[in-house]
Amino acid sequence: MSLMVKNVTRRFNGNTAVKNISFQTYKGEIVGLLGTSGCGKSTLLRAISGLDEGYEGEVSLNGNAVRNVNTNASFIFQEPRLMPWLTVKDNVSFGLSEKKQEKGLKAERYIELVGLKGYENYYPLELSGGMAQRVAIARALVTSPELLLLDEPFSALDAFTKMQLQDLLLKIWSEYRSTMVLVTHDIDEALYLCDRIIILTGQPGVFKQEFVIEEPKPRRRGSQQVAAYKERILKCLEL
Ligand SMILES: Nc1ncnc2c1ncn2[C@@H]1O[C@H](COP(=O)(O)OP(=O)(O)OP(=O)(O)O)[C@@H](O)[C@H]1O
Repeated sequence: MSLMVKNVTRRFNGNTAVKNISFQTYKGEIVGLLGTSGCGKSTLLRAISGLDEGYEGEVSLNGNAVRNVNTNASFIFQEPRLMPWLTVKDNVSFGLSEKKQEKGLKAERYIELVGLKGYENYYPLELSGGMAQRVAIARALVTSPELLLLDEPFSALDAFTKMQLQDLLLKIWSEYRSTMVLVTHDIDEALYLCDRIIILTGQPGVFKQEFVIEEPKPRRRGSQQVAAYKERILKCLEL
């Protein structure tokens, strides 16, 4: 799935949130949108997902314009957004249209993939934050999306759970090679996961610079190479 974002501008009641953003992702790439709070990262992701149609410019997937909810894409948000009255298994299978038995089998497979085998019949309130976010990941993957959109997916989690789920995401990526767009304000996270990092700055958010991270994955957290990229990115963000 290749994604093209061309000259995207989004205004809300006359205020510009993002201005003239263009970038492209290639199949199987993890692209990070990194920037300080309020520079329009989530706004841009919503335009890409088709959830928000009020933008100017173009968004296309494999050459087709996105103008309504994009069924080839799945979203993972900062909070799991599970339905509390449904079990883990029913939350994961909710969006599937197959027959009940087939849906159940598929859900079980993805629940196992995210390390929650045995928790199929638990309810969201019985899970820790990290477990609930694993369910959200399983739910996003169960439809085999070609594009995964992640909006600060791990920022509400403690440091250890965050690292575990980043590793889980990489494991999934190495198996399925889904194209991913990851919104984050965590430079270390972007450097651990992304092939390319696009820096947005300001209000309205504008494109500042793109970094191609040439280190092969999995990367060693805090390695010299990663630290060198971090320094350049911090400089670019003027932090
Ligand atoms: N639905 C909306 N109505 C009005 N203004 C909005 C709306 N959505 C976003 N904005 C504005 O657009 C700007 C960018 O917001 P956005 O949430 O996209 O930034 P962000 O970079 O994702 O921030 P953060 O990292 O803090 O989540 C902000 O000034 C915000 O107030």
